Amino acid sequence: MATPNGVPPTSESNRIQIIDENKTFTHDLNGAIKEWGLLDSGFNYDLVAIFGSQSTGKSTLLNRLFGTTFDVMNETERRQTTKGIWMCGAKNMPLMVMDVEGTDGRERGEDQDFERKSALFSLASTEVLLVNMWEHQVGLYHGANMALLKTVFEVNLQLFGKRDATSPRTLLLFVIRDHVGATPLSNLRATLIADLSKIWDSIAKPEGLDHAKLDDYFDMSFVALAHKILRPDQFEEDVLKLRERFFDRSREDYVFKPVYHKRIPADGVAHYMEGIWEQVQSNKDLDLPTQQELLAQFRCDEIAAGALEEFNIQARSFRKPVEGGRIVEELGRTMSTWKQSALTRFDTAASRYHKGVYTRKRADLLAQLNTTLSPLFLGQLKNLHRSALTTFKKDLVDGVRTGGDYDFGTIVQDAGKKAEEFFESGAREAAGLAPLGIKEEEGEEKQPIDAEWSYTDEFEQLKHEMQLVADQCRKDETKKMVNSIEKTFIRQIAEPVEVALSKAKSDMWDTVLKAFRENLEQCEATYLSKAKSFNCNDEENGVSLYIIKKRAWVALRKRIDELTADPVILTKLRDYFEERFRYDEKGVPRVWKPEDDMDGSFQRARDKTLELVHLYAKIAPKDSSLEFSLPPPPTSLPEDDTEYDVAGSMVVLSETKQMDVNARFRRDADAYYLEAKRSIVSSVSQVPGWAWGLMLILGWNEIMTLIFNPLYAVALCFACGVAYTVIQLGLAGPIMQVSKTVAGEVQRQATAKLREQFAEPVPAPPVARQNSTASVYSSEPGLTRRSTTATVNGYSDADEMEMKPW
Ligand SMILES: Nc1nc2c(ncn2[C@@H]2O[C@H](COP(=O)(O)OP(=O)(O)OP(=O)(O)O)[C@@H](O)[C@H]2O)c(=O)[nH]1
Repeated sequence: MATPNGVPPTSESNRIQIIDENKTFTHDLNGAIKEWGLLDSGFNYDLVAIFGSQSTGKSTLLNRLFGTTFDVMNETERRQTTKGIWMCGAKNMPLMVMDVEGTDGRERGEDQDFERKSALFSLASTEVLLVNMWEHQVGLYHGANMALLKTVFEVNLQLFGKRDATSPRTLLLFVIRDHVGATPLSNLRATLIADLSKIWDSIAKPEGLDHAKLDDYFDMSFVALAHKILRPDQFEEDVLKLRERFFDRSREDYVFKPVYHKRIPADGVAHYMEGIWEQVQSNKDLDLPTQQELLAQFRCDEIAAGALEEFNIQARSFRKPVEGGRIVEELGRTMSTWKQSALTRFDTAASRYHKGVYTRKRADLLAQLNTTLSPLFLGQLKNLHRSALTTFKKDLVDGVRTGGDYDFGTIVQDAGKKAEEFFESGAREAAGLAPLGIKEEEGEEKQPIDAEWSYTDEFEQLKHEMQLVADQCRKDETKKMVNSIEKTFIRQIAEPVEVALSKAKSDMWDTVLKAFRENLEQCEATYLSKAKSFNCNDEENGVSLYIIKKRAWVALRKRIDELTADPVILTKLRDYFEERFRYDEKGVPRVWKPEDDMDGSFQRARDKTLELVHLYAKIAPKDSSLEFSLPPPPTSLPEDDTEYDVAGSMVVLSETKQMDVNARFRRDADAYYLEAKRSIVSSVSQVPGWAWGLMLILGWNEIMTLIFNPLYAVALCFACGVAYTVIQLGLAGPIMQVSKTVAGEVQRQATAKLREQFAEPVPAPPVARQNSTASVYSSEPGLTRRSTTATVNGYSDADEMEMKPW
């Protein structure tokens, strides 16, 4: 069954002495309220207190009305049972009930102090004050109740003197006990009202409240209960009827009207009452608004601390991954949820307190929440930044690595767009903003987690760094392109230069430089067409073209150096000389005859050849427009591409080198000359005619003998036939060679035999020195080879060949 205020019914609950006989306030009230199930009921609870003389059945009435468990006096003892102020949760009602120590208490004597304080305390917190009195006390102006009521009125003025329309009122519910019935309740009511008016008039009112009326502060209600002992059934019936007024909201005489509520949230009741009691105890002026503000501050702090504690635990769980460089998925949504739940928790409990304090404390809490979340947001931005930059770099590298005819500008643009989108969408999510490209419906605009959070700086930084990376990549790629162009140039220039230099003509350098220029122009065109896609600026293009030009020239010079190296140029000179000295104009080899002008030919060929050395010595085109020159180096030229001495590079062979080449060539030419000379001598060294005549005269007899002796004649004819056949078959040479070899072998064999016969005994070889000396003797007789400086490791600095005499 639900209670009238919708709060779950409570079971039988324990009472608690909130102020003991020593006037000390308890610390356990909050726990008790929690135990009664009312701590979270906000304003959905009521508070009632009962006042009255001692032992007038107050506790008995409360227990019957609300199911509380206050102590009831044993009828036989007749002594005070309630000391101080007790409180208990009502059964099945969201109600806290206070049982206040009876006035005119016998034990307390004339001490009116506690009465006043308890009245102040009760008026400050309760909605309804039950004033319990015996019927026979009504009309007794000087009775204890009247004194009590006077006190109540006085302290009420103190508390709520200056009031406005919103100021709370209090219901004074007079419960007249042991109503016999002789005097109707209406009469009793009139008597009481008259007495109360008298009391009200009699009290000293603060300044400005002279005309204040009792009705301005209090509503009054009267109820009579039958005698409990004499008419127990009626008593029970009356109690049940009275109970209905506390329970049934639909009744017109329902006691807990909202206007009576003191607007203290249930979870602040304990602290509020303690504060009130402290003020009352120390006899300080009880300023309820200040008390309520103090309470609000205290409670708002407490509630905020509770909300923050849970929030911090949640936030801490994400700190490590974010600090560790991880991009946390849906961080913004999660942070929003944490923040919202902390605020909801705070709002739910704290909004019931003083509005000004609540608003202030909410702003404080919000700042604290944002301060806690801010490092996570910034950390996430950093991680997004790092990741976006890495992706950008990777995309650039992958894009250019694919090779082929890629467009660098497009690669940079695509990679940049992707990285920026990645960062911005992540950053917006982290800030709690709507994703990119999604239009927020009007009225449903997504609120950022903190309006002051911004990702713009980080975004700008990222864009700047991406630009740097792109620039660096472009420089690297440009370098690679320049290197590749240089390689192509080297490949292409090699052959034309070789062909041109092999034909040592006077326009040789023009041919070389023309080929150079054509290839260079081609390279420059290739660079410029590629550079367009690189978005290179004019300055960068200037640097690259300068480098290409310079490297092309260096490559050409290197090739020229290769083709004019000593052995190569000497070969060229020899070939050139030979062509002119050993061959005639038709290219037929010359056979020098004594009558030929060999010396003249030699000199001409040699001088012509020596002229070539001058030709090769310097790159000097006939057409001066072909001359190479480098523009002034650009200011932003990299350090590794230092200046180059173009003028100096025109010299191919230095003076010294030329002299050296000349000398070496002259020696070669002289050798050719001598060889040619020898060939003339050998062609003219024949047997003179007179020798032939002498030989004929002296050998006439032998000739005749040969001719006229048939045997000799046949042998001669045979020999002539063989010789003729051999010559015809071209076997003369091989036969001569075989004969020479046979003769040589015979001679060698004979020599060996003779050596064996006449050779002296060979002395015994010296004892081999341990591992340090190695002697090798030739197996050939008579020839020994001795190592004179053999070393430990077997190498010999000088070997000496020695011929043994035989
Ligand atoms: N005549 C009469 N006696 C009652 C009535 N209600 C309670 N009593 C008796 O009065 C005595 C005191 O009752 P309590 O309920 O303890 O009275 P109290 O006002 O709470 O007493 P203190 O807390 O000591 O001030 C008990 O013996 C009750 O039985 C009543 O309506 N009429």
